[in-house]
Amino acid sequence: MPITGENLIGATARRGEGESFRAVEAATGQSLEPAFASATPADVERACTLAAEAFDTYRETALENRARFLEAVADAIAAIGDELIVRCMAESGLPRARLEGERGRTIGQLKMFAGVVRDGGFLEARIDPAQPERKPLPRPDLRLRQIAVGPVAVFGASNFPLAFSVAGGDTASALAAGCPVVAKAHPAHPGTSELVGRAVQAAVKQCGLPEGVFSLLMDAGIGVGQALVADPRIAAVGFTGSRRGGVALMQAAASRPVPIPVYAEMSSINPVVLLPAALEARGRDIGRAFVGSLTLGSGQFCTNPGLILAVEGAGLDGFVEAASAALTETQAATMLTPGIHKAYCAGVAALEANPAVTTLARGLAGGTHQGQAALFSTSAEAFLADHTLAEEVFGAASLVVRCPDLATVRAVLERLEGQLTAALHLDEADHDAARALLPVLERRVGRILVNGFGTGVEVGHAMVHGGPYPATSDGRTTSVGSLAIHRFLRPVSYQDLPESLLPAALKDGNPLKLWRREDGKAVAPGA
Ligand SMILES: NC(=O)C1=CN([C@@H]2O[C@H](COP(=O)(O)OP(=O)(O)OC[C@H]3O[C@@H](n4cnc5c(N)ncnc54)[C@H](O)[C@@H]3O)[C@@H](O)[C@H]2O)C=CC1
Ligand SMILES: O=C(O)CCC(=O)C(=O)O
Repeated sequence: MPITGENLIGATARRGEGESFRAVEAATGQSLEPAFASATPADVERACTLAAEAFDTYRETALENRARFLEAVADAIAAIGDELIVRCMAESGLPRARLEGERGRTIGQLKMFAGVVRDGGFLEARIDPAQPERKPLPRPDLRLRQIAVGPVAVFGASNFPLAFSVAGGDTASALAAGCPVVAKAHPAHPGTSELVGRAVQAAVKQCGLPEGVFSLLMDAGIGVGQALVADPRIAAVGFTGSRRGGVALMQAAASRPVPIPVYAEMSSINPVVLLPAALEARGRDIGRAFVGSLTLGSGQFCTNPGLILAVEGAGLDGFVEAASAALTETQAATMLTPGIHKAYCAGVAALEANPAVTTLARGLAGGTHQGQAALFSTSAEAFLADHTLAEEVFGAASLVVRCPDLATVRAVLERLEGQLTAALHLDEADHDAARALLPVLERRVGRILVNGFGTGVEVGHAMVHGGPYPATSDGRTTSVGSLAIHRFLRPVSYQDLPESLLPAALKDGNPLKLWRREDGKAVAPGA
């Protein structure tokens, strides 16, 4: 499939007339062909108009047809073949195996949402039958279902150019909910974005859906994203990226005449708590496993373990020794963009220059665009006194905080901002200590895990990839897993509607064969 550098607006491909830009080969900094041209305000207008026109038809597509569409998108992405991987490797610097895995995750995610759509449970159909004889007042017939919120603007993430990008989790969950998507390509991987965008566009056509179900816009800067979020037809936003970018979109959405929700996944340092018995028994093993998680993908995961908390002692010394030894041998790896590499180097330099911080180890030095891993330590006292030590350094850098006792571990956790994950390394003798920390962790994070690290999010029904601000803009939900569909739905009640006007999900006789809640009780289809 040739990459043309065009915007995909509904069924058409149109060359933008805005600022021209090129993808950059992450490893070398060289420009790649072809030139892309940023979308214009008229392109944003057209994409949003088409999305709004498609909305009422698309949101009422039969569940089976919508599920087949999601599967068609998955199949079309698979059918691009190696060209997608090769282009993505060049643009992101990520290795083949990682990107092949990520493509599998992207396809699997779309298929999981196809299953969610077929199941229909997300409609949350509820029926409170009328009680005309009720005294003192009769009860009306009340029926509830969830409907799609409207067209969704999706911002692709730089660090997951497939699974969190044009047809990633935000797009899959929005399409599953019945929302058209206007995607804004990340300028770090426009060619990858176009290839995937053309696959979605082809699936829309193949499934006979209105063309406005999907559009993809290019931009060298931030103007298109700002215009999208401001467009009155856009009803919600999905974003993964920097705290600065996410907060800017939250502010833009909140200052509209009609504010809309922004689901932004932003910064997280993902505390890892090493409890005493586990540290004593296997501190060195944990240290080596930690370095594996820290340096995965050059550390460019929002789930990266950026903070280690433990009580001082021989166990922690063993962890630090083993982790430092493993880190010292870690090859530097190409980072996603020169800008992200520069930001990483600045973050590491700030830690190195901080008098309260000790550099424990550096990985092997690399080329111009490669991130050199780094491990630091500080005292709990210094950490609590300097809020900059709790800021995310996006890349393979982590800070060990030495605590005098478990009460201080708890005090440090209490002071952290919202996080995506927290990991506890524990043995049975640590259970009481862990139990005491759980209420704090539940308040601070979206996912608590034991004897592992948060990198590598499972795509499933019980996953929460979210957390209190600033991990995300809205800690009540998730950007990975089937629960993500609820971000793009809202409930509507139908009171005393005649049967012929009711949506199929709420009709007598349950024609869609849904699980429904009737008079407060869950009722199986056919019961
Ligand atoms: N925690 C995480 O998961 C991630 C954090 N980052 C952090 O973000 C830094 C920059 O990386 P990027 O991927 O470029 O993230 P970014 O947040 O700068 O950009 C992400 C997307 O949002 C758009 N955008 C950014 N600011 C905007 C604004 N004010 N108005 C409208 N659109 C806007 C960009 O054009 C891009 O499409 C990294 O160095 C890292 O610190 C990046 C990726 C993931
Ligand atoms: O760890 C993962 O699999 C996902 C991480 C993520 O969401 C991110 O880095 O943006």
